[in-house]
Amino acid sequence: MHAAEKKVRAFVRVKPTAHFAQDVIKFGPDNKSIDIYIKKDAKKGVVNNKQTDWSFKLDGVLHNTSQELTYETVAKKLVSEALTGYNGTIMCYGQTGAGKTYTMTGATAEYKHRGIIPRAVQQVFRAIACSVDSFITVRISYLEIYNETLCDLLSTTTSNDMQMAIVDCPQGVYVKGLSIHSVSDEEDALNLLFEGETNRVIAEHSLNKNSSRSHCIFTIYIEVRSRVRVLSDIRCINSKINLIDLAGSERLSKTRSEGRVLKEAAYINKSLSFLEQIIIALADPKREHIPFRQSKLTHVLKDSLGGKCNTVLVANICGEALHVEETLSSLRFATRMKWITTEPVVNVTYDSEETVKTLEKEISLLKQELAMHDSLVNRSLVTYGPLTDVQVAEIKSQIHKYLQGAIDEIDIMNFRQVQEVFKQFKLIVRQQEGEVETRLRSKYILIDKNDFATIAAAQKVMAGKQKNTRSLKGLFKSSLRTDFNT
Ligand SMILES: Nc1ncnc2c1ncn2[C@@H]1O[C@H](COP(=O)(O)OP(=O)(O)OP(=O)(O)O)[C@@H](O)[C@H]1O
Repeated sequence: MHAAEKKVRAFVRVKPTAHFAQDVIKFGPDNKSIDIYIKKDAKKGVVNNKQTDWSFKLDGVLHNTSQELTYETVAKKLVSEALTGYNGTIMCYGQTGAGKTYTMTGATAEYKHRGIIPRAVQQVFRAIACSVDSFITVRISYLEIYNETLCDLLSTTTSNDMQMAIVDCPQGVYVKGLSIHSVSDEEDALNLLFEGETNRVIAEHSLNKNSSRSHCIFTIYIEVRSRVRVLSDIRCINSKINLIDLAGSERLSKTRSEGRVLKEAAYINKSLSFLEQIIIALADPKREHIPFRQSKLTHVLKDSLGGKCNTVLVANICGEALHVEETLSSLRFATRMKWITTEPVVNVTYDSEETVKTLEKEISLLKQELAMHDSLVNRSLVTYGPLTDVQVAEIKSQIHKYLQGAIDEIDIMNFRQVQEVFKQFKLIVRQQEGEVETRLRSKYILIDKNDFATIAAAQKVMAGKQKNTRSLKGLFKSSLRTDFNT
């Protein structure tokens, strides 16, 4: 596996029950494997080919695990990596009543029962309190997807006129029209979580919908602006943590539903089966096209599933024999998630607008400091703006006089003049080089000393010429001798 590649991590969390099916569900000693045994169906006779045993290996089994340990195991690392620029997604999957909301949001009765969302918010703000070399800003959004309709749980407008839409852009996917709220501390963020939950319940009554039949995505957006500059640019890290409470995954046949409930179940089944298709496609390295747009849920999660993001799945199961089919289906889903390979990347940008502003401020300060230095040494006539054409012409003339020996020094008042002097020298040197080359070319054929083929050819010609000269000389000598003899 490539060094930066990671696998999606998948955990199973078992809801505590007094009727735990210990003959059916067995946990391995490594705390990572889980086996399911189903007794053979006696009605189907002696020949019964139905599989009865299954083994699953995940990243951890959370059985009788506190909320705190669940957070440490599932979320802590992902949240701390989000603070360094990696997007993260934690998703709870499972049948209705299996403990998804308990895991994600928690119970309000006791502080220690708070779930992943409030603990993640706390971790982020604790990190902000400890950070000395960066400004961190946090924003929150809370989206609900109910029957393929997007709903802003933190909307500040009373009417739902604002059409929401999922938009793909080079930076990733975002929901147009979804309100995103700045929060300055943990309390602010938790108030928004509470507000979202309340709006969900209100909508449940007023719009006659069942809130546990919707998918909910609580997103924490983190922006970290470094106070330390990298090559004069302001380093800016943007990441988001998606905390997703999926709708219950039970089968339609089991719900024996009709009317509104049937419609809800059909939408959920459709979106969860699309989610499963996406996961299978993502796990296949040969697949070129991943059909994210098939449902609102998969589209909105396009940049949060696999790909460049840290992804963790919690499969919530009920430990009772009655729910074993749902438990099996959740464990299969979790195993598939584990097949996906991701390559998380840091979302870093360099804020050029902010950089320009900071540099302008610095230039202005330096100018003021320079003016102060000049006034201290009575150099009030010195200017620091760009040189005028007349000033450039003056420098040029001084250099020519200097080269001819007419003057011994060139007047220098400021740094721009020094630069102009060097520039003029360079131009003169280039001009002279050109003239020398033209003169040489008019007399000689210039050959590149590394062009061995041309050199060899020229040497051959030269050797031929020398030979001719020698034979001419010989002829000349013999003719002289002849002349002399005659
Ligand atoms: N690990 C757990 N420890 C204690 N209580 C739990 C645990 N998991 C779930 N519960 C309790 O079980 C009940 C159902 O849980 P929860 O509402 O979280 O299920 P869910 O999967 O979110 O259901 P839905 O799909 O309807 O939203 C709640 O009263 C919750 O407090």
